[in-house]
Amino acid sequence: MMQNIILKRNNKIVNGTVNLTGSKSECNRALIIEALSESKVKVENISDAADAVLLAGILRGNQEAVSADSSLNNSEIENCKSEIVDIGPAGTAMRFLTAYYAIQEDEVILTGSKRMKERPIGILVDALRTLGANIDYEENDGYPPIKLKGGFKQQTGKINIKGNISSQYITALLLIAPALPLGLELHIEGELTSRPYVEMTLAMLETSGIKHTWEGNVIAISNQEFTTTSLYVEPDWSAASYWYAIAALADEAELFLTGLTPYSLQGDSVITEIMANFGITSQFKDGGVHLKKENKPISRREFDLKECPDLAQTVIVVCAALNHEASFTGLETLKIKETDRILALQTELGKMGVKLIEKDEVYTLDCSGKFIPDNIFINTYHDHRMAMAFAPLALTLPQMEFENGPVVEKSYPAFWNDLEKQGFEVEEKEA
Ligand SMILES: O=C(O)C1=C[C@@H](OP(=O)(O)O)[C@@H](O)[C@H](O)C1
Ligand SMILES: C=C(OP(=O)(O)O)C(=O)O
Repeated sequence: MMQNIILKRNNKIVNGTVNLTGSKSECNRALIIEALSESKVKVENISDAADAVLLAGILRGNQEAVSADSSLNNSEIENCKSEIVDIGPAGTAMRFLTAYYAIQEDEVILTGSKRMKERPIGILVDALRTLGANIDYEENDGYPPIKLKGGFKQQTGKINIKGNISSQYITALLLIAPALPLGLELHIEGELTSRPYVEMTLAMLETSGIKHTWEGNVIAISNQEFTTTSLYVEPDWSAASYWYAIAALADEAELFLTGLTPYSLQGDSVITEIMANFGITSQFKDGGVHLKKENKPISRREFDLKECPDLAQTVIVVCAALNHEASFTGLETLKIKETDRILALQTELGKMGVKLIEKDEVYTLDCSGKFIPDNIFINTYHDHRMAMAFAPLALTLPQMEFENGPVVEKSYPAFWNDLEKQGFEVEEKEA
């Protein structure tokens, strides 16, 4: 039975401390590095995010994660000699495991949720095939499920790869690069999207003893040994963004988010700069960040979110709530994430009369027809960020209902509990 969430907030003063779980991006990279280094590199502060827990289960040999809720039918499973690994909706896990299994001996079928089968993987599979991997598509060319057949024999170290669809393909290749006998020289074609995520990968490899060079559009990593060390997973800045949004929509806000530092590997830490435009100050002390709301006019009208796509929903919803008719660029990759996030935003914002209008890849908010619904129902489209980005609106609306509360588990399982601890009324309702 699906549980919806009814969310209310009867005052607009927010004051408290929040402990966020670890970044799923950092954790999933760390888990792959741990596996490839044969545990010379250890993961510390493993994230509670469902995507990370699942990947940890798969790589550390928890059989429940493997073959769970497979989208193949029973006879297909019985006839199949390969291990079936179902990664559900976890995009990074899908992409990172594709590269990981491509260089392992055993045959594996990698599958995922219905949506995962619509999220493209062809660019990565083509690159891995050029390197020497044996990979077949099980259903549709270019999309999961895929069969990784083992027998990898490296043909070349030089790969060209498009940079504008998903940085996750590039990260996946970089993570296995030190284990490739001929190393890897990656030529990125065209614009690189989500660049901070590639920098995060290289920084975590560096901590694990792996050197690289990055000149122009070429990243090179030679065959190298991992050193014995540990990777500490920092709290999740994308999760922090929802607390910044809450502060921005409150009348008064003082929040302390523990464990966050100004030197994060996560590009989404740019939320401190973005939200400074909305009067939120960020002070790093006492082992975390203190957010404070200062009432001042909003100073920025244009936001380029190409380097922080996971913040797009947060920032767009905040602008809509404040009737701030800003424009946004760098949203191209949003259509292939957990859902088509552009369409989802347009549909859900439309329920309060706000439009998000596209012209030549620039998206502009039109709040002229905005109204305050008595009870807004937010569809979440299997997308954790649809639920979490819209939740701060409870500060500005009488009552909200969210479809499928547990959707938040993908990256931030304690989200609704944390809202409740900070004075929101959170009620579960059977749908
Ligand atoms: O590498 C990562 O950890 C991620 C990269 C980004 O994806 P794209 O590179 O596909 O934009 C981001 O949206 C995703 O949530 C996590
Ligand atoms: C896009 C996301 O995740 P993934 O691609 O890992 O499914 C996300 O968390 O916003």
